[in-house]
Amino acid sequence: MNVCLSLKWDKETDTRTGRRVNKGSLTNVHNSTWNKTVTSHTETELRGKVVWVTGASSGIGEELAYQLSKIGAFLAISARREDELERVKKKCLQISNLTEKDILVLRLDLTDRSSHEAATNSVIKHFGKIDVLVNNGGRSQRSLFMDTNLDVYSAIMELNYLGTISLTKHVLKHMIERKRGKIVTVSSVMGIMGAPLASGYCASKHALQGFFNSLRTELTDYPEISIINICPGPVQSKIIQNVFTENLAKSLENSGDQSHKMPTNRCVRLTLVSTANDLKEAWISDHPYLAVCYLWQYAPTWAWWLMNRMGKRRIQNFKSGVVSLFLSPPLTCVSLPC
Ligand SMILES: NC(=O)c1ccc[n+]([C@@H]2O[C@H](COP(=O)([O-])OP(=O)(O)OC[C@H]3O[C@@H](n4cnc5c(N)ncnc54)[C@H](O)[C@@H]3O)[C@@H](O)[C@H]2O)c1
Repeated sequence: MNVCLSLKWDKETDTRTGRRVNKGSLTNVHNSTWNKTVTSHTETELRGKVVWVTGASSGIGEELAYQLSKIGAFLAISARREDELERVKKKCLQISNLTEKDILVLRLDLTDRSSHEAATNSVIKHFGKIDVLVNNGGRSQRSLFMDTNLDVYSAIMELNYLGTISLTKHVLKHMIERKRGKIVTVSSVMGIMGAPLASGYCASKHALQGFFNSLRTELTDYPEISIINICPGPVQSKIIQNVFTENLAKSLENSGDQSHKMPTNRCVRLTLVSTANDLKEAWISDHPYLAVCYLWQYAPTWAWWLMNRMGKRRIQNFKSGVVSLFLSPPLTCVSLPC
């Protein structure tokens, strides 16, 4: 059973009203040490560390590169498009005190597993070590199971799950030799709950959750190696533009409005604080999505009832060409039990 030992609400000053507000982001900590102060370290603990970020060409990964460079971490940034990574590197150099050699641009296709060992060796050769691997690269899905080609399910698992654990295997070998390191995996709240139109994506994130929760139990002889699962709710990024649909050749026509989602920089900052504090699992989300995570975790019967109601509307919207999140605020206000 998961025990929620510590809940930390972040208060921030709302730039529009000037009031101190609860931003609704909460770190849900599953931790074995009852009296540990869960967020005693700030993200600046990562200064001087060698951090390898996959999927660094856009969204959460790109913002991770910016915040880490400002902190003073040495960076390896990976994705498939080298020109985009060079753009990210250029901006990192502009906003930080890092120099050219402190940021390694390394082209990497997570689905090309045969390249992962050589890529890992390149990072080690350049920096001499890897302190933190951030498994961030991945794609989501928008399609109904019955309309979706099985090739899509295979591709999602190949990228989000097998690609991630393949790279982890090579990096972990190096961390085990050093007896230290952090493996941070950007999972999702979809690794905790289920949702219509995303069955393959949810399956891949559930697979990651199960995998890393199990891997952690195999590493008890290495207390300085941390396995950290980050579960964001909706965050502003290019995730919708890049989603898998019912067949591999088709992309989504309408990526919809993102303004209701958590700003990327906030999600990344909470991810880095979670990393600095070795949190085993962090749920990073605004309400009402966060409340639904709690229902899934602690009152699944209510969660299923709620999801059935909301899922129906989400499927209707999808069929009529509207990209919607599975929770629209008015519905949540009336539906969510307090
Ligand atoms: N944005 C959200 O709402 C949200 C919520 C929960 C979890 N996540 C997770 O966050 C991670 C980052 O997504 P994002 O929201 O920034 O989306 P994004 O589409 O902006 O970024 C995804 C990154 O992954 C890279 N990528 C895709 N396929 C790849 C491949 N084959 N090899 C290497 N890199 C590849 C892309 O190039 C890009 O850099 C993903 O794992 C996603 O599942 C996102």
